[in-house]
Amino acid sequence: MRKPIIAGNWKMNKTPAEAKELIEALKPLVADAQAEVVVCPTFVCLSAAKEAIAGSNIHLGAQNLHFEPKGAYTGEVSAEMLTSIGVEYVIIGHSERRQYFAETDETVNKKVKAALAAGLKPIICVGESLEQREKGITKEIVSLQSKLALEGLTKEQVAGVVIAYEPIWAIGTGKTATSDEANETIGDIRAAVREVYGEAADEMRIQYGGSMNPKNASELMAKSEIDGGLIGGASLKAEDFSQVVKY
Ligand SMILES: O=C[C@H](O)COP(=O)(O)O
Repeated sequence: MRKPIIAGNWKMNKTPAEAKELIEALKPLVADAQAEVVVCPTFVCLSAAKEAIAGSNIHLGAQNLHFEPKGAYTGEVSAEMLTSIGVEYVIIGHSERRQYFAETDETVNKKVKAALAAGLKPIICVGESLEQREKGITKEIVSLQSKLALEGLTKEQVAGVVIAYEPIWAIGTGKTATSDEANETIGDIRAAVREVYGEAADEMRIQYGGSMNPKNASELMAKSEIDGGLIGGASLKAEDFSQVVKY
């Protein structure tokens, strides 16, 4: 039985003071949640967020990392820097990073390995563009992205990672994949991972992301393959995010 995981990707929003305020508001609202709850603020908010989640059931994630342990990489943050301040999860290969910051399947794989080596749990994002969906190649795209992201990992490592399936055309647009479409594609991802890693694919959790909100969360979460959500816009308000968490 896979434990559902609902993560809030705050993207480039909130100051440390606002992060603290949001978490303080969220804590009582999600205290009895059945799902694992994760918040992923910007790097500058991580320490304030760590302090604010103390004693609660909220876990902390970052939105990115560099794959090298240290060195001349201006503006970057290593896995060890994240673990040193108590970060547990890290989002890797979000489509915005692939689109605006030239991340590739190769760098995603390097980041996944660096995260695991440091003891971080990766949340790996995959998803097709509208053009790819219209061409009917969604299954091929997400299967390849997933296999390349996980290349070189052990079965045990694969069992512990989280994949977030985010159709790019559904991110921040208010458009969402139907629950059947999301379930089918997540099933395709799991089948592709099973080809290489066997039963580890059935332990690995796969989230849906893309305009998931209090209105559609319960329908999406009722689907057999969907193990959680990666939430953008709706994670910025405590009330909305808590409703998704408690779908
Ligand atoms: O990481 C989260 C996703 O990009 C979804 O964002 P959204 O909920 O604003 O569509």
